[in-house]
Amino acid sequence: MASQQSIQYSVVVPAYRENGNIRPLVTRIFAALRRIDSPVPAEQTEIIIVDDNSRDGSVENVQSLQQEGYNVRIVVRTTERGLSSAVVRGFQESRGDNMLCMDADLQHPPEYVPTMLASLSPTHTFVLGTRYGKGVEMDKDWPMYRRIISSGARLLALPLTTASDPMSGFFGIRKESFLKAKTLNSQGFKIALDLLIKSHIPPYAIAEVPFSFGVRSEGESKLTGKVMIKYLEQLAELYWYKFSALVVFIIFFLFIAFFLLLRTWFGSLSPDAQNK
Ligand SMILES: Nc1nc2c(ncn2[C@@H]2O[C@H](COP(=O)(O)OP(=O)(O)O[C@H]3O[C@H](CO)[C@@H](O)[C@H](O)[C@@H]3O)[C@@H](O)[C@H]2O)c(=O)[nH]1
Ligand SMILES: [Mg+2]
Repeated sequence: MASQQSIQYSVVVPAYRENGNIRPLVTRIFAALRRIDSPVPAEQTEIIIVDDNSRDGSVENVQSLQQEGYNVRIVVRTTERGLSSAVVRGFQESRGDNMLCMDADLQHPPEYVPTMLASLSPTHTFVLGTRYGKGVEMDKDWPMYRRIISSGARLLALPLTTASDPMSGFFGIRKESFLKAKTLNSQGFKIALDLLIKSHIPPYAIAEVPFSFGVRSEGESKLTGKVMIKYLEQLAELYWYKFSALVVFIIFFLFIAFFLLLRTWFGSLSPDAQNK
């Protein structure tokens, strides 16, 4: 196993009841990193799975992968739940300066991990896997209702960021940028959107990597109506975070304009003004 000192890259995987996916995920990520043309060395990479007490054999599965030499560990949370907060916890545990987040269910293809990690640099502090790039497509088996929800969610986020697919859930960030974000909203599923805004990532610092979105083969999606409502709450908070200064400025401007208008009007009605 690599010396922990040399770890430059961390792959964080939020997981809830994903035991069936953990082995293919870990072995496929490391197979991609061990390819001769991988831009990122496997020895400098760790995988951190953040599991919310699934008790489905995930811990034992990770232990046997460790015995086989894979640099993977599992953090089991017992008092917290949720995708976004699991990602934040994984980033806090990361040893690498270059951190990537991906789903456990293989909808984010592990073969893209080396390219995604290598896209991070001091100038490109955020990398986003996008399903709307050239030459890529959603798996045709992804249900229509999910496509509609995803497009609606993307549309609502348009005023907040120039990124083409802040909903993809496949993204990376440099540690120094992650540490800039204060008061992250760790509710719901869309932590990438929060980080893009609260880490103040400028458009030119976002690298985009088109990828083809797969379908889940093992286990079930955890997207519920409650998660969608949390997304709307998150959007409201982000709109306020991003645009409140502008709103205050406009109110102030209108107030001054109104005051000047009143002064001119009353000035023209005063006896002094009328005697002239
Ligand atoms: N630790 C933890 N992990 C969770 C939780 N809920 C979900 N996860 C993990 O988060 C990942 C994504 O969850 P899915 O249940 O597969 O979500 P999805 O509906 O497929 O949504 C995904 O695809 C969207 C793109 O359309 C993404 O936008 C979204 O972020 C997510 O990745 C999976 O690895 C899942 O195990 C939780 O409460 N706790
Ligand atoms: Mg999924």
